[in-house]
Amino acid sequence: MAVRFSRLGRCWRGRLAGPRWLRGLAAPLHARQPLIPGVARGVAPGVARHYAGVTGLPGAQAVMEENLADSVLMVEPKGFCSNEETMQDNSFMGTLSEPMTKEQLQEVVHAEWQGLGDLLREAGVEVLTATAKGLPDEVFPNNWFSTHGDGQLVIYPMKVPSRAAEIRPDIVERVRKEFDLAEPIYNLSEWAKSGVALEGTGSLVLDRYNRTAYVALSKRADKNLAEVWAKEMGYELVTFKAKDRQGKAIYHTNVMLSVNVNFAVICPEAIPDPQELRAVYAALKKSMKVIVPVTMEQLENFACNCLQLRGQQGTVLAISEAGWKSLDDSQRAVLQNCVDRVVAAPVPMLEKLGGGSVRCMVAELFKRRAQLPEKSSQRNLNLCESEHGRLELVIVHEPGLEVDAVMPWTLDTMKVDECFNRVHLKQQHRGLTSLLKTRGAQVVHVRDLLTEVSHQGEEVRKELFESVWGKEFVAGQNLENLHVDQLVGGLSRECMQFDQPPLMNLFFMRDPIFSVPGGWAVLARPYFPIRFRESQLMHAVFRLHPSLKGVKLYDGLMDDPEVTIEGGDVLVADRETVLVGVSQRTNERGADRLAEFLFARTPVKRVVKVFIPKQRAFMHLDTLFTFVDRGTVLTMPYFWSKPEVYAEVARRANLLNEKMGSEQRQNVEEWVKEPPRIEVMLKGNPTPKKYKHAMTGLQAEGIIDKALFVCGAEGTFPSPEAHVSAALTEQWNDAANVFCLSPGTVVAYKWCTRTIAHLEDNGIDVLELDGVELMKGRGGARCMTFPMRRALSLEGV
Ligand SMILES: NC(=[NH2+])NCCC[C@H](N)C(=O)O
Repeated sequence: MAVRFSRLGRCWRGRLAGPRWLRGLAAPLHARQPLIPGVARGVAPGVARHYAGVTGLPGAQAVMEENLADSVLMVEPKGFCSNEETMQDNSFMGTLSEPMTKEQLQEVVHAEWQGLGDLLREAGVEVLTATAKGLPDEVFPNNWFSTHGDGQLVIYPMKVPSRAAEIRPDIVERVRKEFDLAEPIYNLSEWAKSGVALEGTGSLVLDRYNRTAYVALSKRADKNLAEVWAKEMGYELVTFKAKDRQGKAIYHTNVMLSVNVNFAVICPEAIPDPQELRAVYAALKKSMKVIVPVTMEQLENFACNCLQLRGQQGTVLAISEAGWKSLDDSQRAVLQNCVDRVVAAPVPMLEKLGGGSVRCMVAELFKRRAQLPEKSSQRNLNLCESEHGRLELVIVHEPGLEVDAVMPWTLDTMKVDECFNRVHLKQQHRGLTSLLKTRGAQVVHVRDLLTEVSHQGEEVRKELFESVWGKEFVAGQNLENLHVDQLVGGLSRECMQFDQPPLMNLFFMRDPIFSVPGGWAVLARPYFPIRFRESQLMHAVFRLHPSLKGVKLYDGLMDDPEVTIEGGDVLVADRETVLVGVSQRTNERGADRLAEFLFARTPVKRVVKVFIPKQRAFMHLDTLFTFVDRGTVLTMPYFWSKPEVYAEVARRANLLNEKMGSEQRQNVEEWVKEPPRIEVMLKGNPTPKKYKHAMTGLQAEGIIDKALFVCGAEGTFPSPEAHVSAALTEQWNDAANVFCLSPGTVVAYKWCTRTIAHLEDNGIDVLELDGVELMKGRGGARCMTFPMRRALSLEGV
């Protein structure tokens, strides 16, 4: 095959040595008819595709990408004019109404181009620009290349020579380097020679996250080639015919359809075949988009030629001023609700002569998503043998629509104390994940795991739904209409009318499943039925996910109706020692059954039952006792040594309540009667060792050697009661529930200032999390994380 860009040197030449699709597809397709008659197929030297998957977990085959780019490339409009060649099938191109010199036109379009770039930058989008060669349509670079989060850069075949000439190796090289994209480049441009065109994201409107490509077939969007592309890139294809007012094929899909993260703008009138229209709508609905239908007239004003991007302060809708103005108030309101900001840029001359608008002017630039380093991908994914080893892999769930089921009348059921602002809640959760990432941990989202499970095919997808909702229920559903997000968000017909409940507390990932030494993940049997589903969901994820299938999974506790146990009560002190809180949520039988399993199947030799009061504020052991370093814990002052201080504070609170004429009462007796004690169970020894005072016992057993306290060291307040009262307040907002990222480094809520000061005074590095909204759920950083892999500590293993 001819080498087109020889002047560019070895690298480029090598990558363009043959249509790359042949490498991936030649083998399986050999037996079939050539896809495109007249084009010979050959086998080029194979380069294995590396699919990172969205989670980056090894073996996750679904190629996942983010939908939103935070960077775009714009090419200047030097040489811009109405292109005779493209005018043939672009019915949106016009001519100048008044004569203008070349220079005048240049000035006008340059200002429009510059204006769009400035507005996008102002909205926090990174805009890269490139100079032009001087071709008429160069300002529309999205047609000749696309970039993808899995590291792909694709070059497309253009229908007419003046546009094929736009392909710029220097741009490709620059983008590839800056965005860490993979080689070889997937180069389809040679197809143009056979008269086959597929013009980038003009022809392919991509729902990257859901891996669906929408294509209006035209001379610029060849069906066969689109199929080849989809197969190679791992997309599902939705093809249809789109017509303009005159009944002529619309040249590019992105003129009549825009598909974004949460919404789509579509001109239904442009799809005359009702069946095809239905299929497009079904695909959009399946991926939960808000659909904004527009009229043909609005389409002609380029209302569909828009794109959602990610700016620094939130998502941005980039659209032309004409497109935006053509919409009516209600359409605009819906769109404004879907994004954080609208950028409506005036580009009338570019629209008029170019027949394209804002979306065509920006080519999205996606950085390659991080992948697990080769070595760690071969190691056991689940290996968590301490509470403090450097965090390597952690599973979290970013709260989503399930939060909307929390309202004043469901608070108790949902086990939270306040109603949430979902947007703030999500933002704060992102704050947590970015802290984890900056400290080098790989963060995996349950939502992505679910997507990867379901991408394995219909059978697996069905099994996933059946495992959580039951076979019978799923049998009565049209699986096509279900989305994995509903497994967490709940299945509702109407607001607050759920056929399947929302898993409101899933973002407290600690509880439904937990890791124990020896590479085991153990499924919990949560105390409240509302949380039991979470364990079922994680059970399904671990059984069905291609990477997690291999993880040793113990589900024996789930079937014992006498057991309750949650991950918040299970602390792995070291490879041989596990602490289990016997609490409101975990009963003694739960602790005993876990011990049985640990002794029988794992390296654990010692299980310590820690008995704590059964109170909401102390629902799990980790609400009042967490490791901040090897052998160092953060806990409540006087809790273990002088419970009578708590009794006294309770008595005083009761008195105050009484004086105020309120009926609120604390149980004073509880504090005096049951000082926290521990029982140490040793492998092979049926009689546990009992310690009347938990803390003394833990020290005697060599499990902890230092304790730090919520709000400060004991003895630093005017009285123990003053300390306990302040500590109870910070602890209510999860001051004691810190999450250790590595020995001596923890994540804590910023709000808990006195505790943070004390930790820092004692040499602990505290990463502060802004989490006022997260706190309403009654859980802290440890509750929200399910660590799967931590570096092993140097000693003891
Ligand atoms: N490990 C923890 N402490 N988890 C806190 C869970 C909070 C949650 N709202 C519940 O009541 O279940």
